[in-house]
Parts: sequence; structure tokens; C-alpha cells
Amino acid sequence: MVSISLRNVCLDYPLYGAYDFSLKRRLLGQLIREPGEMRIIRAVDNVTIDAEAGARIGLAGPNGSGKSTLLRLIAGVYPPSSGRVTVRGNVVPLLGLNAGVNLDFVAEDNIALLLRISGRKPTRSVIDAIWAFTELETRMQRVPLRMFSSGMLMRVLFATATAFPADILLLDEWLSVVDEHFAEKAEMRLLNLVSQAAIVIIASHDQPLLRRTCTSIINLDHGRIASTIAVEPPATHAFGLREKRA
Ligand SMILES: Nc1ncnc2c1ncn2[C@@H]1O[C@H](COP(=O)(O)OP(=O)(O)OP(=O)(O)O)[C@@H](O)[C@H]1O
Repeated sequence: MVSISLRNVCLDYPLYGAYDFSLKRRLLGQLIREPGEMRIIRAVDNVTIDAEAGARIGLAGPNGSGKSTLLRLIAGVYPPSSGRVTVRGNVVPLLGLNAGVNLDFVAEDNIALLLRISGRKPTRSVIDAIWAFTELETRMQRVPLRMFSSGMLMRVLFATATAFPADILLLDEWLSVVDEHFAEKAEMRLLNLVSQAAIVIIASHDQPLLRRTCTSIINLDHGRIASTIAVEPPATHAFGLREKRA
């Protein structure tokens, strides 16, 4: 049974840049422990969510409200700082350009790595099929990802992430850098994946898109759930993902 359960989940990012260069304040801070002194950002704050098969959940909220972080928690990219995350089913996270690749590795090795992480065997034929979808030149397979343009990198990540069906599909801001031709191709592949997935969670600033596609919308504010809206009548799940593009 596919399901997602978050129980009182918090995620704190350490604030490495917030180092205090004043020796006096640092020494006194150790002794006094000023209450206002923070060395973390609480990006997700005491969030509880349950999702069963059939759920189409939208995550809304202003910049920095914790949408991407919440998706990353569900994807297992970050462990929660506190609380419990239980996910049953295989997850395909489409979380953007910096998701789990090593830019110094050549494209082919990154594809193999991403497949292994998601429990798939990176056979020659699987890698070739993924590469064919990217429509990039064959020689680029042996080029480090660092030398790819954003759009080329997105093609490789998208083709790899969507090569197999998912129980749970997580969509963040996506497809913003690919050209029109690839976007159309990608959208068709994505729609197919969405229709097969048991649970879809989509983070977006596009309220009409969320209302059209989701069964409920969770509004986040400073990492907390400010409200949850049931979308009535039940959405048709006709994803119009192209409207998400900038
Ligand atoms: N890698 C990181 N290190 C430190 N803080 C981070 C990191 N990523 C995000 N944050 C902080 O966590 C908070 C939530 O960020 P997050 O990216 O989850 O928000 P968001 O709702 O997805 O924003 P947006 O709508 O702009 O994409 C913000 O305060 C942000 O500054």
C-alpha cells in the first residue's frame, strides 16, 4: 500500500554563514546564551501530513515558506531534525537541477548513479534509452555534467528520473530551463507518469494550476501548515504543467 505519513516533522538548516567574528560576543555568548541567538533556520516546523493512494496534494506558500524542503524530506534527501517521516512506495523526485548529481562525473556515470540510487540496474540498453530521450549528441555521454548548459542538464536529469513509473511523484518548480521542443516531449512523459502514480505532490506558486490538479492544497507559512484546503469538486487531474514555466 502506497502512503506518506509525516508526524510533527521539523527540519533545521544549520546557518554556516552566521558565524560571529566578534571574539567578545562569542565568548560571552557561550556563557550567557542569548535567547535571540540562532544558528539554524527552521525551514519545516511541526508538520503533520497523511496521504494515501489517490491523493493529489498541492503545496503553496510564499518564497521561503518551506515547500521545497518539505518535498526533500519526503524524498529522503534530508532526514528530519525531529518527528517521523514514513514513506511506503517508490518515490520519483523531480526536484530541480541540483538534485543528487555529481557535476564532475560524466553524464553516463551520473545516469548510472541515479538509477542505482532509485534501485534500478543501469544496463546499457536502459542508459541508451534514457540518452535517446535527451536528444543530445552521443559524445556528450562522456562529458562531465559541469560542462552542460542548464537546459542540457535538465534534459539528462528529467530523462533519468522519469524513465520508470513511480508510486509517488514529487514535483518542484520544474522544466523552467528547457526549450519549447523538449518541454512538449517532457510534458507528455510527465502526464503519463502522473496518471500512473498513486500519490502526486506538487509545489507551485500557480494557484489555478493547483486548484485544477489537486485534491487538496496545503498552504505553508514559515515552515508551518497555515491551512489545508480541500479542492471541490474533485479535480480532474488534467495537469497543465506548461503553465508552471516562467
Ligand atoms: N540549503 C539550505 N541551507 C540553509 N537554509 C536553507 C537551505 N535551503 C533552504 N533554506 C531556507 O529554508 C527556508 C525554506 O526554504 P524552501 O526552499 O524550502 O522554501 P520554498 O517555499 O520552496 O521557497 P520558494 O517558493 O522560493 O521556492 C528558507 O528560509 C530558506 O532560506
